[in-house]
Amino acid sequence: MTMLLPAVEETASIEARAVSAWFGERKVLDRVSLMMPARSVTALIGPSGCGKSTFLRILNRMHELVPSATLAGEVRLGGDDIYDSSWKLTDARRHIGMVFQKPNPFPAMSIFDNVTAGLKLTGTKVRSSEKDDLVAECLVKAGLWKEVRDRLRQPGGALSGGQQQRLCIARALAVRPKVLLMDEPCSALDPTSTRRIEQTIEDLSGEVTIVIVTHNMQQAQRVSARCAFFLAEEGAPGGIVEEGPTETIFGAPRDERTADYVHGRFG
Ligand SMILES: Nc1ncnc2c1ncn2[C@@H]1O[C@H](COP(=O)(O)OP(=O)(O)OP(=O)(O)O)[C@@H](O)[C@H]1O
Repeated sequence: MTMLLPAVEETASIEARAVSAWFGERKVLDRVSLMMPARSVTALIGPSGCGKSTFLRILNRMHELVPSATLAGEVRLGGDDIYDSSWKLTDARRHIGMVFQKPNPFPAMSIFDNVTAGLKLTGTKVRSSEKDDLVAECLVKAGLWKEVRDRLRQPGGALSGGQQQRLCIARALAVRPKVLLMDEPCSALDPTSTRRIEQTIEDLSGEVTIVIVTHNMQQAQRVSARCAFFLAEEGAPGGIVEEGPTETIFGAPRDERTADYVHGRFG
């Protein structure tokens, strides 16, 4: 099989610099800065409503799709500001993929076509002769190949929830993103499927930069190298209280609020 996904050196870090966000008049994030290093997993943790999903959506320009939504600050992919006028929305989407809470394959489309679905949307050109290899490679990387290799023409909707989520990961990988954003990717899945996705995340982490929102503290510990703890104090916008190596955030956090949260005392 020809290797078609990006070589390691083509991947990149993603960095938020003083990012603030509003829905209408309401400020929900205040000057959040975070470096998410290349080829590793960063977990965003914190109680409900503190702005983790909003922050994640800002990282691939999805926030601006909400009519009342505005933002300030910079997001840098490698050295490039993805909000610069020279960047098109489709550039951001191609380089920075997203996997959502609920698996969202195209149910009537075949497994094969689901994997290639993003190519056209993002203007990624792949020769027809290379498509078979690309599909196989993405399914291997998403940990789904062995289960579907003999039924690539069957509909995506016929797969189990966990398989559908891995299909969505394969679809996201097909456009060769540098970064993969995951918004609670296991929250709709059973423990076995969750473990399978976690394994996939681990396998991918050496080649794609991953940022994952999770409410599951064990999961954050299992999959991430670094963690950022978000919090919105009452009536105030969300921000990062503390970030650093996952071991430190869980084992020796500096801030009492971080310790309380990771030990399940609130949230
Ligand atoms: N489309 C929207 N319109 C208006 N307000 C919104 C919208 N989306 C989110 N918000 C508000 O922005 C704040 C941050 O929400 P966000 O979903 O980013 O938090 P979160 O930390 O991801 O929460 P959860 O863990 O529950 O998913 C919340 O107060 C929420 O009510």
